[in-house]
Amino acid sequence: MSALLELQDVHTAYGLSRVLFGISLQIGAGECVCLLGRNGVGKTTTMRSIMGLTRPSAGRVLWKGRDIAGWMPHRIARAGIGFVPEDRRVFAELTVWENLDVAERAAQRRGPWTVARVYETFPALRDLAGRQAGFLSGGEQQMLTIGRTLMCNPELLLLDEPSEGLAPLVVDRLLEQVGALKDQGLTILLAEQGVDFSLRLADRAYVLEKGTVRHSGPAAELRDDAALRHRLLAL
Ligand SMILES: Nc1ncnc2c1ncn2[C@@H]1O[C@H](COP(=O)(O)OP(=O)(O)OP(=O)(O)O)[C@@H](O)[C@H]1O
Repeated sequence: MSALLELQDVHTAYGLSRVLFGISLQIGAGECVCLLGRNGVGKTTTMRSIMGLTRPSAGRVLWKGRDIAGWMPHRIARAGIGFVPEDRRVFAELTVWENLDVAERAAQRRGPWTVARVYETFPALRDLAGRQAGFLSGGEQQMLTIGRTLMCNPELLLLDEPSEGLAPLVVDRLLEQVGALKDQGLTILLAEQGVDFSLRLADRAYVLEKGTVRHSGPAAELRDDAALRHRLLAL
């Protein structure tokens, strides 16, 4: 497999507090890969290291073979990586349509995504077009945040805890929608504590433990083997 993204021995710290101790992983074009592991093992920090939001202290982040470690986040976004953070950033005072329109105008990378296409993917957003984003439910805000990120036409989408805090039915719908993005050819890296969500969607999984990769393999293996899941994730 020739990797679209490859992390080679990435170390990252917040000041003196070391969090990642040599993460290596690969994501091929069109794959959906998930990062699993308990609270605080370094899933978000791995994504921040990829996106340039926290600069790795050592190691390489290869995007299409080019080392982007140390690049500024906007340059990484322009290169084709989109990040949907855990805290669902929307402009609360703006309507759904305005949020998407602003993102479309600001997009520094041209491609197929338009407001209309976001509405096709997330029909609920079309119905809510005139609603102020601050009044949306958690699931609707999650769709809007993903939609805003898609406006920059990423080739790789980093999704941090997309199902967190959402009701089961909303999670099921989100799963279908993210699955549809995958079917359209988007490459996805997912960080989740919701193992069920990740394993239904992902092709491959990496299990992190204390800033290292404890296990990597097909998602189906973890899905089908309860004993392995229990051993790695205590579930
Ligand atoms: N800005 C920060 N400054 C200092 N320490 C941080 C910072 N952000 C995260 N950490 C610490 O880094 C460790 C890894 O956090 P990280 O958020 O990457 O884990 P995670 O696996 O994504 O967990 P979660 O699901 O809670 O987000 C934790 O011990 C956390 O307290």
